[in-house]
Amino acid sequence: MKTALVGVTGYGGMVLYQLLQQHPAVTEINLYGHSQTTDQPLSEAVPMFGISATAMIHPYDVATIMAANDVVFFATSAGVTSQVAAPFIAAGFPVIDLSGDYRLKQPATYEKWYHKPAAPQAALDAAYYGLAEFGQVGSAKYVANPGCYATATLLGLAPLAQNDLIQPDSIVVDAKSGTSGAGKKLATSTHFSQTNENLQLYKVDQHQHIPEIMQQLQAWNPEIPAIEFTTTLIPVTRGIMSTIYAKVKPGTTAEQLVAAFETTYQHADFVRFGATLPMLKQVQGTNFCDLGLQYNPVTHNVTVVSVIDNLIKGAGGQAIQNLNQMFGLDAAAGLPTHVIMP
Ligand SMILES: NC(=O)C1=CN([C@@H]2O[C@H](COP(=O)(O)OP(=O)(O)OC[C@H]3O[C@@H](n4cnc5c(N)ncnc54)[C@H](OP(=O)(O)O)[C@@H]3O)[C@@H](O)[C@H]2O)C=CC1
Ligand SMILES: CC(=O)N[C@@H](CCC(=O)OP(=O)(O)O)C(=O)O
Repeated sequence: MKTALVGVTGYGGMVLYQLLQQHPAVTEINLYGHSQTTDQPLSEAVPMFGISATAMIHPYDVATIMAANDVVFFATSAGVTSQVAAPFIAAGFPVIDLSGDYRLKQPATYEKWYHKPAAPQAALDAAYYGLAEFGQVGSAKYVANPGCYATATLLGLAPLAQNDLIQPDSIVVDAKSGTSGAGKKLATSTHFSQTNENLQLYKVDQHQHIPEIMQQLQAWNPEIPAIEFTTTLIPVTRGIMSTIYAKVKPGTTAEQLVAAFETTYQHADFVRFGATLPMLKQVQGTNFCDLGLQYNPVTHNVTVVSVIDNLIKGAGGQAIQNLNQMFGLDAAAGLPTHVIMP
């Protein structure tokens, strides 16, 4: 399979490129950058790949991409695909989009939370939201890959929401991310001196993944009216921990909570529910989402902990899961399961 990747110079694109390189069904990876550029060696654009990286980044050109590839991945900043993906959609050419541009079904919601112009309604209607454990791409040609925080949070909430085990208005999510989640651009908040030995809350009640999480939660359980969702930048490079609190419905037992998680994920290759609360280091470098829970019989609250590598399960890894679904490949093909140690 011949694959195109736009945005290899970004953090998400770099990691997706590495995953595509080790995918057994991928025979060719063609890299594309901005439209107004000339060919550039990858080793020059991204020195981390090393001097032996021989690939070139070509100028972005729709016709060239469609002629030379079977599918295109966009690992571009928010606001890019809403402006440039229309020709692929018109041609029915397969697209997997890591950005948030096609995740939300209502244009006004996108514009409110992303502060950018939305893609056309018809294109949003046709896009498939690819939360890999809860559906199949099927015949869809445009996959909106879920956001990193949304992935960790939705996988942690799914068994509770789908089985109606919690008070719908009681969900509080305390989500924490490493700095690679913010992308490679420089910002005061991600400067080493600001991040190191520090914790910073940001976008409180303003985070763009709130409507994404709500859209999916309400599809599972229309009774859920809203969630409290906070995000904290933590001094690690990779990883998201989403700690979820909710009050259980009267009569719900710890055994029922555990059974809901075990049943929901019994056939999932990349979601592991365990007896202990998970930590970041058990998923860094892998496509796993690890989950654990604790029920407090005094307060009747359940605490769920969900951890992922934001650049793999939260981005390129889930994009590969969607590629595998789209092309009828083995669900686990090309996906890493070995953690970075120590
Ligand atoms: N980082 C993460 O953990 C996650 C990121 N995402 C999403 O994935 C996308 C990429 O994120 P991330 O890699 O972190 O971001 P970065 O800022 O690190 O990278 C953005 C990439 O997009 C490229 N780009 C920007 N504008 C254009 C354009 N007009 N044409 C071609 N290329 C363009 C940049 O090129 P250049 O180098 O030339 O500027 C760069 O390669 C974003 O939409 C993000 O929201 C989703 C889940 C997790
Ligand atoms: C640590 C950090 O800043 N993370 C980013 C991740 C969001 C992201 O990638 O969001 P979209 O894909 O929806 O654009 C943030 O919180 O905005």
